[in-house]
Amino acid sequence: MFVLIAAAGLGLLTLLVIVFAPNIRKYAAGGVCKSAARLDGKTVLITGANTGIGKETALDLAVRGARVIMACRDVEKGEEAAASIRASYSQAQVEVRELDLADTCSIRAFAQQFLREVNHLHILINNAGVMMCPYTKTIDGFEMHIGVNHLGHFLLTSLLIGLLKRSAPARIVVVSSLAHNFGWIRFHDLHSQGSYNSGLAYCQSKLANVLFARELARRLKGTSVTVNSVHPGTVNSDLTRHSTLMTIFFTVFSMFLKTPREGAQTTIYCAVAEELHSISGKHFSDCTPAFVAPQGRSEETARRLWDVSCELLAIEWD
Ligand SMILES: NC(=O)C1=CN([C@@H]2O[C@H](COP(=O)(O)OP(=O)(O)OC[C@H]3O[C@@H](n4cnc5c(N)ncnc54)[C@H](OP(=O)(O)O)[C@@H]3O)[C@@H](O)[C@H]2O)C=CC1
Ligand SMILES: CC1=C(/C=C/C(C)=C/C=C/C(C)=C/C=O)C(C)(C)CCC1
Repeated sequence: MFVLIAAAGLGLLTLLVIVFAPNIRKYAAGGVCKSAARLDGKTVLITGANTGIGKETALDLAVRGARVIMACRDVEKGEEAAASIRASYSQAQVEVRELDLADTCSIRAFAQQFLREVNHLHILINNAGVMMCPYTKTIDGFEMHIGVNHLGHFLLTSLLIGLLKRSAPARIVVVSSLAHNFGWIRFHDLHSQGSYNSGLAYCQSKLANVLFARELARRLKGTSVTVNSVHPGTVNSDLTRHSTLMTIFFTVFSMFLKTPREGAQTTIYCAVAEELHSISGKHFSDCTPAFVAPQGRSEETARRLWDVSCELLAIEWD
């Protein structure tokens, strides 16, 4: 009897999903960037642009006329992505440069060459990220999530901030996540040496993204360089590659998830929307202002994280 009821319930649910498929898709797609802003003559740098949200962001901004520099750790993958962008839009000005955010030497070498060869930077998009990888350390000994998602981007931004200021008005977009809500900055064990949970390590790094954007915005007041963080939505991308369970879940429920193109909308919105020209230090989702968890609003935590980041990277940045 129970099996019959369960089967009938499942059948009904499947039928409802099929009938309401277009509505479900429309809801899942979320907000769209409606700005028609052009970026002719502007230079954009996007990290992790060879796939997922980063690649779609690169395509959109290239279509708007920008010169888009795709910073990728695997140049071959980057060139393939650039070729597919050129195939979609023949006039796309896209270039690939090597950047491994898990290696401060690579970040420094990238920035050095960038500053030598590129005269302006109007939009920096800190998009690259790793999620739920097994316990690994970056070349410099940082836990991979905090190392790549936060510290790598922190160093990169510090090295390019002068150029951004000279190119102002300029914008920085930090791709964070709703996952920041479940994160805490564990100052006593930032690199999870005591205990490691890959999900919590990801959440910590995404909280660090929110805190970095807020603290940087505070420090950039009056410079015409703005910085905002975004949650792109739940996006069917390669991000789940380290978790079989998540990959299966994302495949089964793909209809309820955003495509990378849909997931890129809030990043694009923060990068181009005219009405955001002076908005800084805010968090966005679905192209609208979004809730920030209390731990993401703590000025004290933000300042402390800033100092700790400078110390770990052996840099001075005030
Ligand atoms: N997908 C989702 O549901 C959500 C995503 N986000 C955030 O969106 C951002 C983009 O993710 P998404 O497009 O989904 O994921 P993908 O896995 O598709 O893309 C991640 C990108 O980051 C790059 N990357 C990873 N490690 C490094 C490194 N050490 N140096 C340089 N680049 C690196 C990857 O390069 P490679 O291909 O070579 O590995 C890839 O280009 C991330 O910051 C993620 O945290 C936030 C919330 C939800
Ligand atoms: C619960 C639930 C879902 C799962 C959401 C998940 C698993 C979100 C993961 C978010 C990530 C990976 C954020 C990264 O920063 C679906 C499939 C949307 C639809 C049905 C209800």
